[in-house]
Amino acid sequence: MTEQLVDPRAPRDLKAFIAGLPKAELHVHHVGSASPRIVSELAARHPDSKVPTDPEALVDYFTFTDFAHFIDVYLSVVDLIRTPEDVRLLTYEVARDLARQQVRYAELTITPFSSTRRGIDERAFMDAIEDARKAAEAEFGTVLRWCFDIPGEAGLEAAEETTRLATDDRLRPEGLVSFGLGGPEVGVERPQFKPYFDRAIAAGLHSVPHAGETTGPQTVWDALTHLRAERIGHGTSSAQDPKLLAHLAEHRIPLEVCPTSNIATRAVRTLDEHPIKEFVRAGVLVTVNSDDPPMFGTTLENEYAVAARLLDLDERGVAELAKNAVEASFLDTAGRTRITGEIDTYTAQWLAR
Ligand SMILES: O=C(O)c1cccc(C(=O)CC[C@H]2O[C@@H](n3cnc4c(=O)[nH]cnc43)[C@H](O)[C@@H]2O)c1
Ligand SMILES: [Zn+2]
Repeated sequence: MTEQLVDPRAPRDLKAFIAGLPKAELHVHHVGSASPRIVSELAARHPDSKVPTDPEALVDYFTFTDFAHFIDVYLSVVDLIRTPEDVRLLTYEVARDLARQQVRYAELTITPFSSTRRGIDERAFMDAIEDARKAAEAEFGTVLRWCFDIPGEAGLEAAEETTRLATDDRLRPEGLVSFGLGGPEVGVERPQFKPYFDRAIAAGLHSVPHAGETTGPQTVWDALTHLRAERIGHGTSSAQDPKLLAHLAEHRIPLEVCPTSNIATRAVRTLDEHPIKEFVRAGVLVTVNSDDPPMFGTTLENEYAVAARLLDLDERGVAELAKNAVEASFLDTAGRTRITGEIDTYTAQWLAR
């Protein structure tokens, strides 16, 4: 019997459709997904931190003047994660929040360097994320996979450490599928990371660097050429280069678009100026993602609602966006078929009510 996925009493509007739609999330950061409840719980445990313990005060704390300010605040939250149990709790709660939004599959970007350099034992770190991943899949049905990213601004020492953690067979977690590069882009040239991406790719990992979030289209070209990017994190400035858009479309390199993030970090001035429409018009495979949802006051559901407004989409259009994320994911064929089938069934049932 086909599972009844649509609640027949749900109001017939797009928000309710999005809420129940099975989804995949491809660009969401581990620490950046900590809910206000978890952040305040951790802040209360560590009173030496400047992070507020009152969840309401976090709204102000999470208001950013620019990208550099965002990274400062981000690292203050990283400082709250001090034990393997903190890592496990955070990971498990992030999975719970994703499951509540009908996220069936998520690739979570984790920065192991930030934890190991703060003294968390590397073996205990891997065990904590894997334990949470398995529990989340068993209890919520949400499949989690990892992207380990280099915090580029921390330099080649961070690149070496991240590559070691991602490729050492004794450490590398089962859920690891990809290798990334995050943090500020200004002054952090992509080509210097080529040897590290080469090693990660040789070890079977997919390449998914951030590029073109806070710098121009040349950074995206560099990510494609030097880091052999298979997807681009953000890629916002690609809109400034028609040849680049054509290249992304022709080679079916997806963009991981995170509209609210780009406003919150002031990378883009207003949502109406966001280039997502230009990406779609150029034929680029667009996926919609939440990046650091509580820090940006958003959710994946809200990002779909924003994208639907900017792209003027109805239910079928939103379902196509959800299917783009499945297509762009590193799930195996059986997993993709299963989630795509769920999206189709849900949409057909919704439209037939
Ligand atoms: O951990 C450290 O000690 C450290 C030292 C120097 C620099 C850094 C970083 O730059 C960490 C950046 C951190 O930010 C994460 N992140 C979250 N959201 C985004 C985004 O929208 N764009 C780029 N990076 C983002 C990223 O995963 C890194 O963990 C750290
Ligand atoms: Zn990101």
